[in-house]
Amino acid sequence: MSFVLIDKPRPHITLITLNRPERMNAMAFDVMVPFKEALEKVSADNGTRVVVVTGAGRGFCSGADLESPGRIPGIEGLTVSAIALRSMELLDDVIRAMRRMHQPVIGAVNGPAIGGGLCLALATDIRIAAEGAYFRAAGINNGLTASELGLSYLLPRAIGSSRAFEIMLSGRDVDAAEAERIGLVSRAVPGDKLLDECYELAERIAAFSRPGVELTKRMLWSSLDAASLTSHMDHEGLAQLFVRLTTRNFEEAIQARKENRPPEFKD
Ligand SMILES: C/C=C/C(=O)SCCNC(=O)CCNC(=O)[C@H](O)C(C)(C)COP(=O)(O)OP(=O)(O)OC[C@H]1O[C@@H](n2cnc3c(N)ncnc32)[C@H](O)[C@@H]1OP(=O)(O)O
Repeated sequence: MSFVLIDKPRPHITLITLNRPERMNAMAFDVMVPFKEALEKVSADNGTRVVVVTGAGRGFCSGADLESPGRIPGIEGLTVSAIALRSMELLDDVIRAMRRMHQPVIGAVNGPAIGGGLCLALATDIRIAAEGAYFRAAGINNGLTASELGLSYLLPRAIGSSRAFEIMLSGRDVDAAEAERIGLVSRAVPGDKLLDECYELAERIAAFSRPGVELTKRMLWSSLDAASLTSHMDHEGLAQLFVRLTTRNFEEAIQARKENRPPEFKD
């Protein structure tokens, strides 16, 4: 059985599913290694314009595997501390791989997203949750820090500092309705409609200019690291110029407007 599934449910859209439902898709290394490979493979696939990431069964991802963490290839003979470092690096690499994907990534949060699972959800570009999903910064509940895999960087930026402090220090559950209210997810929808909602959004995005979409994603992520508005606007300006000069999409948008039809972006 494969711990990670890759499907093409609709043209231009790839669905990546964490597939260890009996463990609520915990982040065992034998799940995370193929997951990282899947992210890199799909990122390089020119036929994919939007990616949807979800979990099989009742859970999205239950964080670190507390039962059987599995083995990382190539750790034989390493010391315990070196193995601990490799483990951390692997999980960091998964978050980085998601962040670096060319295509926008929609997180279809079908169920609990706990600990590292919350971090995975936050590393997606857009999140839509099933009404029964919930989130917990569970590092703190497990006697660790809740600040892992970028969570203490991304969560305050997503929902504001005060709420992030409260959620990360209390280790409480945030249900889907609250997640929608505070902006942790874009919306909460009935579980049986989750994937269709994600695909509809994905299709809308896939119809736009590919470099326009990819550079918008890149600029949004880069805004989180920007030193100043002025330097960020310089980057934005260059990105806009790049799309304007290397595609015919803007001309097509103008022409379509004149002809009162939807534009058809070919570049
Ligand atoms: C760097 C990253 C750090 C971290 O991620 S720290 C956080 C680590 N994760 C956790 O603390 C979460 C632990 N799990 C839970 O709190 C709960 O579970 C859930 C909220 C995810 C789901 O609760 P419910 O719906 O009641 O299901 P269930 O009966 O508890 O779980 C179903 C089966 O899934 C296994 N399972 C759940 N989470 C994990 C996990 N993280 N690692 C390994 N197995 C897990 C259980 O044991 C059980 O299995 P069986 O049916 O054999 O009893």
